[in-house]
Amino acid sequence: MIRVEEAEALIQAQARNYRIERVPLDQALGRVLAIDLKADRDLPPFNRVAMDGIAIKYAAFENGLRSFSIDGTQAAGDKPLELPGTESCIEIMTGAALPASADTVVRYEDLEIAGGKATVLAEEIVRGQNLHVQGKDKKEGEVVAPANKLIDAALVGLAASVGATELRVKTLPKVVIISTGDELVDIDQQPLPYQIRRSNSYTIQAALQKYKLHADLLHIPDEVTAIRERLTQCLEQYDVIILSGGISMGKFDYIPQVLEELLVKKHFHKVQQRPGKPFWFGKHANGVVVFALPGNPVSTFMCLHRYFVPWLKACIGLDVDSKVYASLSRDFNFIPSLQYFLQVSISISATGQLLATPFEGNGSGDFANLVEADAFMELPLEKTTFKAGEVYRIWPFKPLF
Ligand SMILES: Nc1nc2c(c(=O)[nH]1)N[C@H]1C(S)=C(S)[C@@H](COP(=O)(O)OP(=O)(O)OC[C@H]3O[C@@H](n4cnc5c(N)ncnc54)[C@H](O)[C@@H]3O)O[C@H]1N2
Ligand code: MOO
Ligand SMILES: [Mg+2]
Repeated sequence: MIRVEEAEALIQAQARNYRIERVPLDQALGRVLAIDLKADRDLPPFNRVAMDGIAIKYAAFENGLRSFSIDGTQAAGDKPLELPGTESCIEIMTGAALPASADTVVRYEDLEIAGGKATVLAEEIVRGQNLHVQGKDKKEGEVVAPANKLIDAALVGLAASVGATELRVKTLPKVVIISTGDELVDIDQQPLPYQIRRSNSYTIQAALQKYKLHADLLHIPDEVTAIRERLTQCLEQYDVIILSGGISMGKFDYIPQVLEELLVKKHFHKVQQRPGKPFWFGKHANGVVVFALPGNPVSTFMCLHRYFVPWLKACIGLDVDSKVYASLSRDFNFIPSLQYFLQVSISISATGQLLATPFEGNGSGDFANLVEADAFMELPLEKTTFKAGEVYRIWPFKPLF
């Protein structure tokens, strides 16, 4: 049995870039940017007027002029209207491009308009006020969003503003989720009294959708021939195979032997952890990686979040170093010498700390408990008593805020 950290290192060593693909902007949300996105123009592209009012030459005000003749009106999107003289002003709207002959905007609230004249009422005005200066945010050609950024709405907006109608994103690996076990029926079936529905596949498929990864589902009965045939096909058609079940000590747990027969090289089998001890991981010479997760639903769920998701993030370059910690809200004991992944519910204390309250459930078959819990807290196998206030790493499986 290997340690959690060793299993993690062996898996992360198999992270690789899959490819880059172009997606239309309206399908890019949730994907990972593959190359830097650059400004096609200065941002803002001109001296953008930030308040509705009048545009003047500051020097006239500085020389004591307070009443300016109004010589035109410029809306946002109009070609700039130059001032005919230093005693002139134009009415100008927010979002308009400031004419070169003006350098200051006085908003309507600080003016009086009468008889074709605008009189400045404000005691003090500042040269260049109420302007968003050209290029202040980003210069043309500057990176506005770096590669490996998760594409969110803000980034979509920025891409739209620089005219990127499509984005180059990291290609996601092609994944198949395989369930095995003759006790399992599909979710639209009415199970016999001694059967269950194969929920793990749907849990895994749903968890991967967060990363815009749409995995296929496949069920294989507990027969060596069927397992061998279907796994052979999957090794040809997919980049990644995620199995759930059939890898422990049972007489019908054929998966490890068939994987090895099909030349999927075992990197490890069994990890010093609970849940998830019988976890198997390997890779075929053709590059296909195989995550054979233990069948107990909480084991599958934990191994998916502790091992598969970090591997996927490493493949697509997504926040690979991000770690989240929380402090235990009460004492907890776990005797066996195994790394324990305690289910916890997370709250935020008045001092802004993440508090983890144990929410154990009835063991790794109790997937109902996962509906209430928010994360797994990783408790080191070196200790058996864990005190309130102690801080440990957590593996959230729900948004925390
Ligand atoms: N003698 C031993 N028995 C077991 C050991 C052991 O070390 N010695 N390990 C236990 C642990 S820990 C786990 S975890 C399970 C894992 O076993 P498998 O990976 O072989 O999983 P299965 O036996 O196929 O199923 C376990 C359990 O999970 C249910 N299951 C399986 N697939 C699904 C699915 N797709 N959806 C919902 N539920 C599923 C299955 O019905 C079983 O109840 O082994 C222990 N045994
Ligand atoms: O590995 Mo287990 O403890 O049933 O999930
Ligand atoms: Mg089994």
